[in-house]
Amino acid sequence: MLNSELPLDLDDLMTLLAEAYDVPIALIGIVGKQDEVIKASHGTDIKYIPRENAFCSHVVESGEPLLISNATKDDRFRNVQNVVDGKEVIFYAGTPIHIEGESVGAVCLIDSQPRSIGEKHLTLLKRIGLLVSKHIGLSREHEMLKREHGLIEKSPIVLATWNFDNSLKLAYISKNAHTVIGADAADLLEGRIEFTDLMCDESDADFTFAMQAHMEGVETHVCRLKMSVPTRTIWVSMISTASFNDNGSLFSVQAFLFDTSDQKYVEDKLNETNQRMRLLLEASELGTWDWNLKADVNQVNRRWCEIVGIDYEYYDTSYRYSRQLIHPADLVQFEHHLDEHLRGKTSVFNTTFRMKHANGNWVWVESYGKIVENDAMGKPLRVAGIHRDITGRMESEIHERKKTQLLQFINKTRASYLESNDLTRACQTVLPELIELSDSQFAFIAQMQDKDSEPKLFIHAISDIVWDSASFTQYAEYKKRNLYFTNFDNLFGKVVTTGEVIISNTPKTHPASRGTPKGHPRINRFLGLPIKIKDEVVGMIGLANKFEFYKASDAAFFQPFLDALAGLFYAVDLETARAEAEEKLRMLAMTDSLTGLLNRRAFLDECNQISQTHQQVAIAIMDIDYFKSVNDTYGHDAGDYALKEVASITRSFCSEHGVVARLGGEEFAIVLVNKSPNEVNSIFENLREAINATQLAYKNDRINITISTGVSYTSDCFDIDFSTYLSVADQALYEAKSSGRNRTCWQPGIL
Ligand SMILES: Nc1nc2c(ncn2[C@@H]2O[C@H](COP(=O)(O)OP(=O)(O)OP(=O)(O)O)[C@@H](O)[C@H]2O)c(=O)[nH]1
Repeated sequence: MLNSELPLDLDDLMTLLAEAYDVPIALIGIVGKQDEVIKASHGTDIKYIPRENAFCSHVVESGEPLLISNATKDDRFRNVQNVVDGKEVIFYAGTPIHIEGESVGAVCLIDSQPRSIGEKHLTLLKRIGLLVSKHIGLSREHEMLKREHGLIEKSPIVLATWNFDNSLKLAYISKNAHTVIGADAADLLEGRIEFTDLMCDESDADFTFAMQAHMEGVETHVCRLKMSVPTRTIWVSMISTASFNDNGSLFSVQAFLFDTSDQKYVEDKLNETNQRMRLLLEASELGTWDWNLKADVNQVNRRWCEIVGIDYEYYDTSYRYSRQLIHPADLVQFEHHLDEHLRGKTSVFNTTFRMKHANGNWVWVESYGKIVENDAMGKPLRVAGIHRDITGRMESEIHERKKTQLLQFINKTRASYLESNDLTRACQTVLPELIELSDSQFAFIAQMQDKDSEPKLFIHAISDIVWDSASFTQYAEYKKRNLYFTNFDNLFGKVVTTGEVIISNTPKTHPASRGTPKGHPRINRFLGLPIKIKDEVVGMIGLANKFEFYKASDAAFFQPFLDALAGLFYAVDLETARAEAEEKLRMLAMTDSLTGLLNRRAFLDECNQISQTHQQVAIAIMDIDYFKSVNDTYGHDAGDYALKEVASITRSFCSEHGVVARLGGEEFAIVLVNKSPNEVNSIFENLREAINATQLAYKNDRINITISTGVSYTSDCFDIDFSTYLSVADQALYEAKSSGRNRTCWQPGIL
């Protein structure tokens, strides 16, 4: 710039200098690499001097004034060919020009005659050199400022300066104010328009605040001002910097102002869109999440927090925090889906899972997300998505599914019972499914028994919980179908004593809780369900350790199963009672009511069955001797008593070897199997002697009786006609009677 473009306009000064020093030439030269450029001159029109010929270059190189009175006599310059305007330079007096501390040229006086110059004049020349240096410096600065201002005036940025003197007064504003903020710079500077008049009301305070801040010592301030230009309203960004006096007081404020209406419009639109988006998200009840993997910051919106009942202000943004809210049973699946998406295997992340609500319940959440930012290597940096609370939908779906499962379960229980006719087995078969269906860990199904005497719960089915030898023994009893609970002063006891559903999600604090025996697995939650027929408790189901809380709705859900069990209990009781009655009738029909022995019909049935086998068989008829006289002497009741006693003694001798029956009156029939004739004979003889030896005590009477027996025999009873053998035995009995009684007579040819 110094070399070429900077006009110095100092020719007049050079004329003045030439006249004052009475020399023909005075000039200012700036020394470049190749040439010296003459920037101002008197007495010459030359514009360039090659550097090697320029004395000024010596001034520049030394940075000191140079005085050559007669070059032809000066050893340093004698041989220097230096000519200006065709005349040889004989006299030269030059002083350096310094710009920013650097010597760049010289102010010099030239003559083609030898001359001398006094010290005083040389000092004056030096001072002139200093003034020229200063002038050039200022000109240069001025030129630069002019260029800058020129640039600014063509730019969309307005430059304004306010000077402070008690108050801030606009001292400068670039001319482009007209095009940028719609006000003429001259009008503003001359006070016809106040700068603040351009401001819309809502920005007045912002502008005042900015200026106030500078007055209070703030160096830089940025604000955005709404301004009215003749045709429209614009948004102007203002960056202002303050300069201060040495004492710290404000000197001036300079500001750049530029129209950022377009940017503001885009921002407003974006905000509007964001706002609309936010409203939409709020209306759609969607939670949003935006997870920065690298920083491990998961930003969520208020709705996200609401879904899990967390206070938005206290939300922890780490992934670990969100992860710990996920239901353990759903976590594996959740992380699998996330991993698949992060590894690029799926285009979106979409899954459903349960999250723990602050109130302790679980909420079903559908999460839909996508990678929104990758690093240069393609590794995911951010994943963002939405959460939707689908608890209502999931619960009704699960409820429906469980209802169907429950119906199948009830049918299975019934079918299992009908198939095996064994209620305990049916209960044991369905117990694992009951545990699964109720999301529990342990369960038992029990039925009340001995309702009239000591109540106790018979355990049809129970989870296998064994932790010590006592519980091992108890479980072994259960396996033998012999396990009963008799102590009802506890949680499950409350179910059978009150007939009410007992829900306890913190069992130790329940008033009925008596804790669990030492070593028993922890019972966290308990649900006791009574099985009732009308209002009578006939059994119960105990469930324990559901992962979630047991609720009244669980009890309601299982009611159909409880009713089904009640029906089965009832059916089993009915069936047992019917079978018992039938057995009683059968026994009645088969037995002689006085003695309890088989009656004639039952005896013949037994004989028929025996005749289906190959065995040795003795058939005997036994009769009490002179029984009529017992009746006649001691009374009919005494006779009855005698009959019972004889029956009892006979049973004790013969039952284990065969069949004893009363055929009628005082006549008995006996069949002994698999005995030889001698063995049979000894049994009957022993019996006879025993009765003979017995004195029956009836009231005050002592009664002696004897018996007679007739015996028939066959070594193979298969397919025999028993009545024939009875007739033969009867003949033998006749023999015994007629030969004196109190004896045993045999079919001829056997013994
Ligand atoms: N107390 C009682 N007597 C019965 C019962 N059934 C039959 N009798 C009696 O048994 C007696 C049978 O007597 P008899 O058939 O004359 O024979 P007996 O007196 O035993 O004489 P022998 O058989 O010849 O030794 C009759 O008096 C019947 O009334 C009964 O159930 N209870």
